[in-house]
Amino acid sequence: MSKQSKRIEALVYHAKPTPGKIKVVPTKKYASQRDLSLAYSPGVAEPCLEIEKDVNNVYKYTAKGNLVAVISNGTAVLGLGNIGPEASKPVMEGKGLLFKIFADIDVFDIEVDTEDVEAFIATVKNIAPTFGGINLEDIKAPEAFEIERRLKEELDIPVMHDDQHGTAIISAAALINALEIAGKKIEEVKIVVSGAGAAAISCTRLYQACGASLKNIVMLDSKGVIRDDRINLTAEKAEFATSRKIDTLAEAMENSDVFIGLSQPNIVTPEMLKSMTANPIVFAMANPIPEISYQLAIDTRDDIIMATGRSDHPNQVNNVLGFPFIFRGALDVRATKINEAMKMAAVKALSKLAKESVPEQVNIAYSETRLTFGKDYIIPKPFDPRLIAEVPPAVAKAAMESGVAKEPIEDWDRYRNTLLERLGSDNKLIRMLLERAKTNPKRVIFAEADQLDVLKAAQIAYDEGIAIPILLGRKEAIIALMEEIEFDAEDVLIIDPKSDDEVERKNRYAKAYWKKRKRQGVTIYSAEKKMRERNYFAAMMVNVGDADTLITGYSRNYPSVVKPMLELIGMADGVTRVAATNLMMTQRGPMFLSDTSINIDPTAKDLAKIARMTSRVTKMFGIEPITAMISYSNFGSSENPRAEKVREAVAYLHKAYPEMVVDGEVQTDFALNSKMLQDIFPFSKLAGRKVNTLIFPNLDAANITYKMLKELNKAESIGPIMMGMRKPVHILQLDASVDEIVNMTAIAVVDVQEREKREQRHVR
Ligand SMILES: NC(=O)C1=CN([C@@H]2O[C@H](COP(=O)(O)OP(=O)(O)OC[C@H]3O[C@@H](n4cnc5c(N)ncnc54)[C@H](OP(=O)(O)O)[C@@H]3O)[C@@H](O)[C@H]2O)C=CC1
Ligand SMILES: CC(=O)C(=O)O
Ligand SMILES: [Mg+2]
Repeated sequence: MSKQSKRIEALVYHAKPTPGKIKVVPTKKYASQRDLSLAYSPGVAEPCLEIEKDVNNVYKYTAKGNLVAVISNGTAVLGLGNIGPEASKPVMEGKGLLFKIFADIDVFDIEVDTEDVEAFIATVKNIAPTFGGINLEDIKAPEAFEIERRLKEELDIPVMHDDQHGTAIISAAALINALEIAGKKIEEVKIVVSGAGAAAISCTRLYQACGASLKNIVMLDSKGVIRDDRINLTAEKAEFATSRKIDTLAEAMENSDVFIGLSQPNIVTPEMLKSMTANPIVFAMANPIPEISYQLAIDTRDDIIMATGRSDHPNQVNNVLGFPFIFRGALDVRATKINEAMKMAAVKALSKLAKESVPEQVNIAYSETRLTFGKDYIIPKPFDPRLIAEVPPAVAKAAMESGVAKEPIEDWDRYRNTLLERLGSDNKLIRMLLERAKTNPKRVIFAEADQLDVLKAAQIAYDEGIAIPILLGRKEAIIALMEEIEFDAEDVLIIDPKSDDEVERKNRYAKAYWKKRKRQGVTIYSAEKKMRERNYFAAMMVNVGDADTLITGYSRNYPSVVKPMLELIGMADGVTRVAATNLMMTQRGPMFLSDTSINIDPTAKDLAKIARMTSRVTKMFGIEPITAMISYSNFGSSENPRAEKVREAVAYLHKAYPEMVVDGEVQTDFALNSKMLQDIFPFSKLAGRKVNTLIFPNLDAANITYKMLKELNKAESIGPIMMGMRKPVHILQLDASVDEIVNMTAIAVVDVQEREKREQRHVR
């Protein structure tokens, strides 16, 4: 993607469909007049009076306890400098989004129009009653130090300037681990710190707390090395002034072991890196452009341990790994501060986690085959689901031990479980799927590439490296649309099945088709004619191995596309029924619903097969299937043949696949409410389990439910995912959105990858 298209993509992302990245969502019922009289006047007076009596009740009756203010005055926004409060808002909203998706913390972002320290402090103090915590952000030094010090002193809720301490915690954890890999001692290494602002000063102080020696540190600001003979140094800079008679970064870097960059882009040169000792550690953390680019650094030295603040390279040392989890721990024990003990606990938890074996889910999410502690993996990845279970408890425990926790935690196992449950609602799975596709992209035919949305999806798949698109359709229309959306990809194959240019291919495919169906009334002439039709052409292209998979169905109804696919591609060996599942991103986490698209009234045996096939897809996403066979009846409560059919399917599955966690027939509310199920049907295999797969008794029920969830709950959906075909073929819903098509493309690619894996296992 060109720089210009990236710029446009970022702007459109922020502008559409609604401007901005976060919004407020009610957490209480508001449907009836009764609800409203509770939510507002007169009911609301009751909690007001309770809080008036005892101010701690504000945590009981309002959202304060889970609400953090992300506050900035826009004076040091990323590495963009003093761009003002309004211009900082996208970053603050971004932090809000990260707080929510990583730690389920709600955020109001607040941009304050003042550079005056006293006015800023007064503003924050005046609004503090609203919040459970205050995250100060992108405020320049030295003002940031005074602002944070005073607010910490004067408020009784946790206050943290993230650029200082978030960055310090993460980079200290990474530094400890990098030193271990380099075989060096923190007490002995020579450290160069470029930058003497909020982030740099705090990081360096924390490294000292971890053992680094002041005499081994050289710090630089915009004027060069901070020497003890420089006049007018701020107190914070003076703390790190060196007696060495050097002035430049190049001089400072000579024979140093560690470079810490929290300053400006592109100020470190290859020569400087070459002058460092063996196994140099370089954390170029300026955002978005580091002090030296990752590629240049690793091209310059083989032995470097390199990190940046960015997510597109190994070793992302960025405070995103810290603030959500640190605040989570602090809020959960109602800490009055985030103190040194809590920071150190977070450092230790992060550094320890990087050394533990990485769950497969994380490898998949980051396109890695096997992440292991080493030069390219010195710190956990932000999407590691273990972070929420490890860091907040460590922080909370330290808060309790250091006497700043107002609400100590008693049951740690229960606390860990609630933390894990908080992760249910984000779309990590989709990200994981896309990342997994990228590890080994496949040739995907977009059979309706002359449709704008399909082409846009193909462009994203191409740009992101998810797939190698093959564009089918009217060539001129495709080329015109490609120009319109700036899809420049000379290496992408465009094929028009109707055009005479494709005679060779068409003849080849027609012959293959005719060979297969010559005893079913197909003549070579009719086969050739059929190949002018894009779905036939695409299917044959996959059949003969000229493409790996195909995506179609955007502009035609589902059955009319399924039919030719079944005729041309057919079912996999041993399969007697194809079916489709939909993955829905619901508020309680991902749910697989089957069969949403194909079998109108499946038999008991069909249902069992659908459950088996769905289990395989569930596993493809790294999720262990826990399957409920849905009915209007619960475990024999109805004698009707419709309930009996589901019972029979369950009996068959229990007998044939005793290892499967599946049960029923069961009503949806029991299936989805593990406590209810446990209380009333404790004998069930599902009792106390979190069901993630629902098999419906017929197409009406499944299709209605999935569409209802999609429309009413705005649950994102992936699918329908075709199951049971001989070759991977995926059919879109009529009018699927661009995102849905991209997701489907990733599914198609992962489907091919999975089949290849199975084949390899088979050969071995
Ligand atoms: N990866 C991460 O998680 C994080 C990265 N950062 C990055 O760190 C950088 C600084 O942020 P922050 O501390 O909040 O901002 P500040 O404005 O507080 O500090 C910036 C510092 O950089 C110094 N500086 C400017 N130019 C140079 C130069 N050529 N050589 C050396 N130092 C220079 C400034 O010097 P002077 O004092 O003379 O003005 C100042 O000390 C930004 O790029 C930001 O994106 C920040 C927080 C987290
Ligand atoms: C990551 C961050 O907070 C910064 O670059 O400012
Ligand atoms: Mg910042």
